[in-house]
Amino acid sequence: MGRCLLIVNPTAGRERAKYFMGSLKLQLENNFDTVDLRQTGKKGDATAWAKEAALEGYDSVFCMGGDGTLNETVNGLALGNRPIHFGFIPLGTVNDLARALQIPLHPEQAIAMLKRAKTVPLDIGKANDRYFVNTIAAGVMPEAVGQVSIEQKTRLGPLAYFLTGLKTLQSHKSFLFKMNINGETTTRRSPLIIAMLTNSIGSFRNIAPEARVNDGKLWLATFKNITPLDLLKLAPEMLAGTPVSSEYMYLEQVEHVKIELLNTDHLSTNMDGDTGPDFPLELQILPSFLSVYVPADSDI
Ligand SMILES: Nc1ncnc2c1ncn2[C@@H]1O[C@H](COP(=O)(O)OP(=O)(O)OP(=O)(O)O)[C@@H](O)[C@H]1O
Repeated sequence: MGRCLLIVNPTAGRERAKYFMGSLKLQLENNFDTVDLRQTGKKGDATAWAKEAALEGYDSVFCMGGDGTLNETVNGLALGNRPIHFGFIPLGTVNDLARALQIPLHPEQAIAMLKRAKTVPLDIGKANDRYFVNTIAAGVMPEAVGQVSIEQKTRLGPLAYFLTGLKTLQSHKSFLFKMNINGETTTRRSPLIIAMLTNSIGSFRNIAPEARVNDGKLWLATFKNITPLDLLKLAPEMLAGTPVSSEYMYLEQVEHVKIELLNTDHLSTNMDGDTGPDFPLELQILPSFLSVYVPADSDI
């Protein structure tokens, strides 16, 4: 019971929130004494409101929206830094965190799940002074993925990211990264680095299949240069769900990593689907920082 704040982004997921907002509020009213519904009007609202709710002693904060809304809400909860429960109803294109948490991807089913839900601890990541729930990536793929059109997203869903991403890996472009991983320094040339908290990235589970949402680790994948021939082998394997072999990437479990860019002035990052902080990056894991609602029968 107690107080619950429900943050809804009315523009997310092609403005689908309006169809589900009413039934979500009704469901939450069964679970809490009061439910305050607020609809975001701009970037930053979800962060400010989630932080306020944490500081004001709300029991739970829920959000409904895509990855941007989810990331903003979690940033607010992290800034509030008080014990609070968190829940979300996915409306985005890929919804990696929902996949990793076994939350139904259809909003109606995700709402129904709240009749019988439990809370489990959830790790979050910190990248410089911001927080993320799923991934932060830098290199050829984030740049190309940023250019996937809304039309492609709608038509192909996660496959649009996958195809765009794979194509970029054979572009021969690479970057020189100096990394300090758990206290040890190494320099690597790579087209793409991805730090992950869960095993789902762009809906695929081939990169860090063993990652768990509360294993207390960041999984750092540093890709090696990939030839067109490698790609012919890799693409069907990825579609079939085969884990990416160490032939193509280094995969390390880290708690803390500093990454500097040595051979170019600027490379943007992508964090949970939006533009992330600039280099140098300092990444760290905040183990079990949040308590998140998942289906009662999930094995998390
Ligand atoms: N009323 C609003 N009008 C315009 N933009 C908004 C509004 N409220 C929030 N936003 C911004 O909309 C952006 C996109 O939202 P979100 O990522 O949740 O949806 P999406 O783009 O449909 O989902 P996905 O990226 O997962 O496919 C967020 O960065 C958020 O700050």
